[in-house]
Amino acid sequence: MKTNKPLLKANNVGIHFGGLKALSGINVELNAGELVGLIGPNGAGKTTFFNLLTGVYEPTEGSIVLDNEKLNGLAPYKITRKGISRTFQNIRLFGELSVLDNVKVAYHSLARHSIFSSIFRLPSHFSGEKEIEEKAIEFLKIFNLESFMYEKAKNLPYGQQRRLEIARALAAHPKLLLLDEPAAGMNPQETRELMNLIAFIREKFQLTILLIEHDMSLVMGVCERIYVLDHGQLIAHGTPEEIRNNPKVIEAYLGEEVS
Ligand SMILES: Nc1ncnc2c1ncn2[C@@H]1O[C@H](COP(=O)(O)OP(=O)(O)OP(=O)(O)O)[C@@H](O)[C@H]1O
Repeated sequence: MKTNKPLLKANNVGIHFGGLKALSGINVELNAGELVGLIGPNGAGKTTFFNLLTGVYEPTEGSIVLDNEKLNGLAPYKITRKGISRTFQNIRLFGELSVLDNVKVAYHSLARHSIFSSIFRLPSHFSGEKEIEEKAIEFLKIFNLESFMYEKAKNLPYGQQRRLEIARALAAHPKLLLLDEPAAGMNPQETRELMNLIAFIREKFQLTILLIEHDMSLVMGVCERIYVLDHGQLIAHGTPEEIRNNPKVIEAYLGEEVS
């Protein structure tokens, strides 16, 4: 459910790589439960922003705050534990592992049973394993992937690999889910189904979602608000209607489809 409670604040965030200012002066606020789009032409800095939010890069200026806690400088796995999960533009599954194990891996990163109990195979290890497996299967059901659970991830068709990546990200119990072009490479039918699924999981898991997507009809159709990046700067922010009619956005996308 959409709220006015701030979950994430990026305050004046920037990063440079040597002489290249990939992002500067970025102010983004996400309220709990919102589904927000992040768009912009190629090379605008969208994935770099995700890399900042997830600790892959540390901002060279500004601060990133999740639930009143500053994230700057935290390692990616710590940020995952604080509640930010993501998917990648190029799918990054463990191809040789089963579909089920791909989701279980995400649970293991949060599991309550200790390494000690795992090494010595204590009862708590087995009950922990069983619980993880049951939860992982629940997720696979939501994503219609349970009939493939023993298949190697690399053997799934492309659209299902994308869905599995989202399932795995969700298994880490995020408050904020970052989706980097989740519909890339999907056909129109798969894209429509994916959008319905994203809307569904947002409601079911009370998630906040930030979505990078090149398919404008998709972004305009599902997002409540949209931020637009161009050349490392935010050039616009507003409702889909406001963004569609914003002259700066139209100029940035000159030659590309905006509606
Ligand atoms: N590690 C890095 N070292 C140097 N430059 C980088 C690095 N990461 C990103 N950049 C640069 O930052 C800029 C923004 O790249 P980014 O991948 O974030 O854009 P994008 O909006 O996600 O593009 P696309 O839509 O094509 O995926 C580009 O000029 C890119 O070359």
